[in-house]
Amino acid sequence: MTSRDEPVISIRDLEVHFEDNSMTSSMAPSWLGDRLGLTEDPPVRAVDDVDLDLGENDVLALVGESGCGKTTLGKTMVGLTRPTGGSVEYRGHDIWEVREGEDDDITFEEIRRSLQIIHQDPGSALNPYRTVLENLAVPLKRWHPHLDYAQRRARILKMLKRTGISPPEDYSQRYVHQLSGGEQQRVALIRALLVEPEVILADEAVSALDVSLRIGVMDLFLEMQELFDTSFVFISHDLANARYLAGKSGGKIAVMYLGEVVEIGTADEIINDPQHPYTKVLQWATPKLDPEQAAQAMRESPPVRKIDIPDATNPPSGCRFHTRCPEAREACRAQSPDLYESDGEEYHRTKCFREVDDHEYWHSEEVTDEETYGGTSPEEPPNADEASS
Ligand SMILES: Nc1ncnc2c1ncn2[C@@H]1O[C@H](COP(=O)(O)OP(=O)(O)OP(=O)(O)O)[C@@H](O)[C@H]1O
Repeated sequence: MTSRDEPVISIRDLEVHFEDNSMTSSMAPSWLGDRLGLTEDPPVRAVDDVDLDLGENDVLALVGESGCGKTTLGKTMVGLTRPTGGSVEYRGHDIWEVREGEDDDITFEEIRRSLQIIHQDPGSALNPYRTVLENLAVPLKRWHPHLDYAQRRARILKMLKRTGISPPEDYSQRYVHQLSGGEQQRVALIRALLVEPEVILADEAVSALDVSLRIGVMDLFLEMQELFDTSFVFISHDLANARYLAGKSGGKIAVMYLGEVVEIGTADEIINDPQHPYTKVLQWATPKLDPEQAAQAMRESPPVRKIDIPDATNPPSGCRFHTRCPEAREACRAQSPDLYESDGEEYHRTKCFREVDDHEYWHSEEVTDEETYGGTSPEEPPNADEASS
């Protein structure tokens, strides 16, 4: 269920850039780098210009190609990665101000407890030398120190049973490596839920699972989401998973491209009425279950001008998708679009000039492949500022 209450997490003008030292060291010796002004490598612009709210009981699926910034955005939302610009608030408190002691109405520990993460590899959160019971006792000991051994065990067995791990007594004594991938993911989910968080970030949590197991684990996540009133942020490169998760829960899908959210809306809006040309590419690339549709998709060429994704250290000017977009015009090279509301749709927003009926886009020239190169337009050479400084 999507709630309209005050957001649990609120993100404004978010920017996360990483210093990237790989280029200077690998491409030029330092003295040459100095002479050429290359010592300062351009940062990787992992996330730029993102505004998002996550409410209570909300489900948000972040989707996009590998490297588009999903994990960075997710980790920044739960206070694990520090933004280089903009703000991330938990219930009105700037997470990093709290961490730095500039806001003592709440502790950073409380925030970290409320915002949990489940990784693609569930084993990474579990100690292989401990049994399931011992692993799951760790968060209980930390956050509920008053519980004795019997009470902890009873809670853990109850959760194992609830999540379909049966017989729980038997499983509680197994070591992590004795569990299947699906069982490990269930244990990782229990570990996160035992902390009683408000938000769980599940980063590609079902990607490594066999396709036949995925639906079961996704259903379990949604069941637990409802049972515990927890908000979920699901990260997936697969639009089909995002559709399933957001569609079943009444949540939203945010489509990311080169560090930006380019379209956001309900599952129905994104799947049945995609507006951004990039969302249409993702949809084209999503395997079709219907054989007729699958055969049709195979006959169609991808709705992009170029397959290659630009470098995140040097994203294209204007709309970042313009170098690949079949609808690109001159206006797209010069200006960056806002996230415009789609007519008559509740949540739907699209970062594309085509949403604005009277935008100058409609009167500007089409962009052709000869006019674009690399990640930058010819009029604006890459990193002109850095090169001249
Ligand atoms: N700690 C880091 N230092 C430097 N660059 C980073 C760091 N973390 C991520 N990046 C870069 O930031 C960009 C976004 O990465 P991110 O992992 O957030 O994308 P993603 O969409 O989650 O990709 P994937 O699905 O492959 O995990 C990539 O270019 C990545 O190489």
